[in-house]
Amino acid sequence: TRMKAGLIWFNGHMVAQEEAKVSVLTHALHYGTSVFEGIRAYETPKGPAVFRLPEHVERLFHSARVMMMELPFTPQQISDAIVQVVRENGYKSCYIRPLAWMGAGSLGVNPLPNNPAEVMVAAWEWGTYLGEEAVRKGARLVTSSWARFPANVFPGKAKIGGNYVNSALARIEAQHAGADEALLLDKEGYVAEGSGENIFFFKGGTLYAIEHGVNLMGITRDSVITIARDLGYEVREVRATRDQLYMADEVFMVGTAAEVTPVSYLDRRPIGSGTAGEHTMRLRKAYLEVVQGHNPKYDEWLTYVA
Ligand SMILES: Cc1[nH+]cc(COP(=O)(O)O)c(CN[C@@H](CCC(=O)O)C(=O)O)c1O
Repeated sequence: TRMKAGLIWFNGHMVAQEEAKVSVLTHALHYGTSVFEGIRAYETPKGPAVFRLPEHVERLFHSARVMMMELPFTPQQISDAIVQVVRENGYKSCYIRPLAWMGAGSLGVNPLPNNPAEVMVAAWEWGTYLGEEAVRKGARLVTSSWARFPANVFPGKAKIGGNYVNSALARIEAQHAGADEALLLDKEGYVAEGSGENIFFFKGGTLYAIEHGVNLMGITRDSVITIARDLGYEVREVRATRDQLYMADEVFMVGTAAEVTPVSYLDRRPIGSGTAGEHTMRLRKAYLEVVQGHNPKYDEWLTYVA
């Protein structure tokens, strides 16, 4: 099934998906030397709105800095491109993928002669990341045999294409184990994150967020901590072990694509009663109300497209 991305912003111009092509000699295709973002726009009573656009654009430029990649556009131009892609495709809600990559200048491993990078922004309608079933009944996770890379191996605070081979391997392994998603530990065996999500757990009424460690500093994680505190939950940022998750009352994972997804099983052990947790589903509902513009308290997180 071909993806339907419609019109794509490609190095400054809107082009049809079929025309948005690169050479097979593109450096990033060979070496993973790209940076990207995952952003969502949601339908709201005042039209489509991009969620926490400035934070995502800032992280894109930070990722590029880590990769020594000079983006030939300003943050404002990238922000405008993101809004334009949503508007010109007429999406009510969609998933937005800005990508910058080292082009086809030369194929030595050192990408620097390839600067400046090329940039595109595509968007497509994407439903529930792990499927409705995983939300309703809770996702089933397995701990991956692939550890999350240490910070001196790959820069996990940047969204760099090559980093996601680690996530892809973990995801493939989880699928073959009949699970919905993989949990990755860090090299010392502490809980790191999912292949594309940050992890939370409830224990005794307190909400625990896994501290940043080697993980991506998730924007959804930040949003959920703020919303949870506003709902009156005590939230602590901790280092946790796999068996603490086994003993948790509830576990869930968050990300732009995953939103707030409950976890009902980890390594074939039920979490709590083995169903989607009650506080988790309350947080999921609150999060979706925020992103869909039903909670005016968080209006500054929304960038309206119309
Ligand atoms: C490794 C990782 N950890 C945490 C997160 C959550 O970050 P944030 O989106 O800022 O809350 C993501 C986003 N994963 C993106 C890519 C998913 C994909 O399949 O690609 C996403 O959720 O858009 C990660 O890739």
